[in-house]
Amino acid sequence: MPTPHISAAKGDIAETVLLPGDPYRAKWAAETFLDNPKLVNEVRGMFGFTGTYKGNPVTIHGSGMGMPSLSIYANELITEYGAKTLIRIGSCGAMQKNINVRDVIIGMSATTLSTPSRGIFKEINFAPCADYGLLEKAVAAARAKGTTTHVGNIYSADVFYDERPDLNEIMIRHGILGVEMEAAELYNLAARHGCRALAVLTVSDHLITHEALPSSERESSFGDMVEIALQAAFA
Ligand SMILES: O=P(O)(O)O[C@H]1O[C@H](CO)[C@@H](O)[C@H]1O
Ligand SMILES: O=c1cc[nH]c(=O)[nH]1
Repeated sequence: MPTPHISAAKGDIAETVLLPGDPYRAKWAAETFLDNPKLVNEVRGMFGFTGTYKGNPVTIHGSGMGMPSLSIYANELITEYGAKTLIRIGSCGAMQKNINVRDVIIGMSATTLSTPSRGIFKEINFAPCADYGLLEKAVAAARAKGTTTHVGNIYSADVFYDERPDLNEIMIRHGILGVEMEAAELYNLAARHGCRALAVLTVSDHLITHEALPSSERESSFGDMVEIALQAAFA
């Protein structure tokens, strides 16, 4: 401590960590929803802030994009800083017609082609899944807010610019709700280290209708997701 990627002092990271892909979303969420947010990491521009939510210590730290990046931050937060509850707050692309931009998707499980954990799982098709207690509390928080929320299987992809449209078609046909790029490895790491994990996602674009959320509306839509994650963590 500090680690190669996090310069925070021991004790500056809370046991509850929210993980957006975008470090600027970490800054915005901390400044909007936490009391007394303090910058605790900015190595490589990957901001981490720690403050309190209703008196409970919380860190909001960027994960970067993709599972290899998420894996670096989640590993260091868990093994070096003692994080116990990790909730991804991300954007995703919807994969079902009944889902609209601005809706929230909560990932009960995450399908992949591969994850950074493939090296240890080898022939095992491990099923990365969310912590049920967090999932239940997040759904209750979303219902109480009146946020249109979908719960189910999501797709954690390795590429944003996919040269294989047939993969999306198979995911859609098997009821996958949305595509993002980090949740599966977060769930793998939480299982390995005895932590709680969940992915709460806001639909920013639609793979079938090609509708996309204008950037001007993204912050306000993402606010519901942050509040759902915070309420789930401390319910
Ligand atoms: O908005 P974030 O949390 O970064 O999540 C999604 O957006 C990025 C791709 O644009 C990937 O990280 C994907 O998972
Ligand atoms: O990974 C992502 C995130 C948002 N939208 C997508 O289509 N993919």
